[in-house]
Amino acid sequence: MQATFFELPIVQFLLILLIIFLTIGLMSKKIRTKRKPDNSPPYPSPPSYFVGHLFQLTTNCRLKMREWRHATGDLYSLDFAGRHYIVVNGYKTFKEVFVHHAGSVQGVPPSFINDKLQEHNKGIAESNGQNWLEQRKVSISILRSFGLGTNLLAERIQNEVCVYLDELSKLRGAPLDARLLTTVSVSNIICSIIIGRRFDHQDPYFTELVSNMGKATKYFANLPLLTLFPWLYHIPGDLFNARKLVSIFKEINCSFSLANIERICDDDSSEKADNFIACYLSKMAKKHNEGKPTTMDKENLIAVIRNLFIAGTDTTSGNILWFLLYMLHYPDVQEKIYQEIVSRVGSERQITIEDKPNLPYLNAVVMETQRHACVTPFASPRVVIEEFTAEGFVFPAGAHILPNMDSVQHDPNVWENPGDFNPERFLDKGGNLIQPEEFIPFSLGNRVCLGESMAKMELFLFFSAIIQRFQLLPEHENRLPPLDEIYGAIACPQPYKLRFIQRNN
Ligand code: HEM
Repeated sequence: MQATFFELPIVQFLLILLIIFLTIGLMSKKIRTKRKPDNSPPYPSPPSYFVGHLFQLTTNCRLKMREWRHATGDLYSLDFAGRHYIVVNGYKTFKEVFVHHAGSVQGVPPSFINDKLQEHNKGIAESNGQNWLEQRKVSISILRSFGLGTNLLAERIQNEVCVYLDELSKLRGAPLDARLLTTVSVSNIICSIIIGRRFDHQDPYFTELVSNMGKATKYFANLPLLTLFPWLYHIPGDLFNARKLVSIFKEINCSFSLANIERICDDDSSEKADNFIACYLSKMAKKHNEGKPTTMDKENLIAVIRNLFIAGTDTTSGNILWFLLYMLHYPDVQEKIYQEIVSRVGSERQITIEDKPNLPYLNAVVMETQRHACVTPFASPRVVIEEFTAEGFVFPAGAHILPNMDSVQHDPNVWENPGDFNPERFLDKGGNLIQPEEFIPFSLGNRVCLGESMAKMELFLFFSAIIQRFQLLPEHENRLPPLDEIYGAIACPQPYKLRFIQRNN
């Protein structure tokens, strides 16, 4: 039997690919010379034939982009296979583009995933226009009714923190890679709001779902490439993890979102209303009954649940994992946090959200962890809806924008020695917390993170409770795990183990 194109052995396949690239490349001289308008931001280096700057981006995107910004300025253009991207760097330029021109850049481009899920303009993070506006507004209003930004939510988080600490205590100081435990805990918080229930740390269904989600955020690194070349999906051996990525998203849609929507629809009990899904369904029914125009429907609900579940998990747990790692590297910082807790709260009673203003050093560590780790090196890519000019450059309609968060969090013009982990940068001489306006880990503008207040509570309550109860030590004395990251949609530390030693033993 003859092999089809997609069944060829990998070497042959790659050779054919190379020939196709070269042929198109030679034919595309014209495309190369006229890829972006002259008055839009300059290229940092000449784009290569056909692929543009695609292969000039090394595996460490952050470093390459820092280099390009240094050489070119806060706004530069890139060409990815003929598609024009503008990279936005630095706080001042972020504000100019995402606040002053918010309306022109609030669109997000459709991605390869939406195509494969056959989900067009659904949910929050991947939708546009009236659909995005309504889904975002409804979601925020429901989350508020569950205490977003209030003590009600803090109590929910605290309960989960207690379970987390008890699980850590059970280890009796044995080394642990805390990734799964942390991610399940954080995920349980948003999960308890969305579906009205939490899962046990040993639950096989939930632990698998959460680990798969972690894999998806890693595979996400290939999303821009897959969106440019959707046919990579068919490459034998799933070289770009495209099929795995799609199947994880389908699994979340099906076994989590849809299954829980159906369960809640069938549930007649009084507990029914105590979750996000039930509130959404009731608001949706009300709109339909009143004959009001609405984008609220089941497909949107499925996508919204996925957005909240994914966006609300690895971002927060990634920050906690970085915090644990920094505490191993900077034991003096760890000790200082502990001493502050002992003197202002004590070591017996549980720390609550009301203690937040009395623990400035801990707050500074939370902020420095977010700044230094910068778990979202890029905010959501945008597409220019309407042409505008910023900082003397034209942003043509249809151009794509990459908001480079790393350039803000690690800007040497704002932060002294940005590569150093130094919580004191967020304290004044009197030890009071300061809030530099350039500190924007949740981005800014119309699409600013909608879970900001929830995430801030989570980070404060997890960090404080961990240090109050445990001393953190590396797995091996005198051998620290590296501060290297796994690059993906969320930058998490490489796997490492540490020991949680119960204090006051
Ligand atoms: C430390 C934790 C978190 C960080 C660092 C973070 C960061 C971000 C960033 C940078 C964006 C992109 C904003 C933009 O494109 O301008 C974003 C969007 C988003 N975040 Fe978060 N986030 C965190 C936690 C959460 C939580 C807990 C939730 C859920 C309750 C959440 C839900 C969302 C959603 C739904 C969006 C899309 C907003 C839109 O497109 O309108 N995030 N987040």
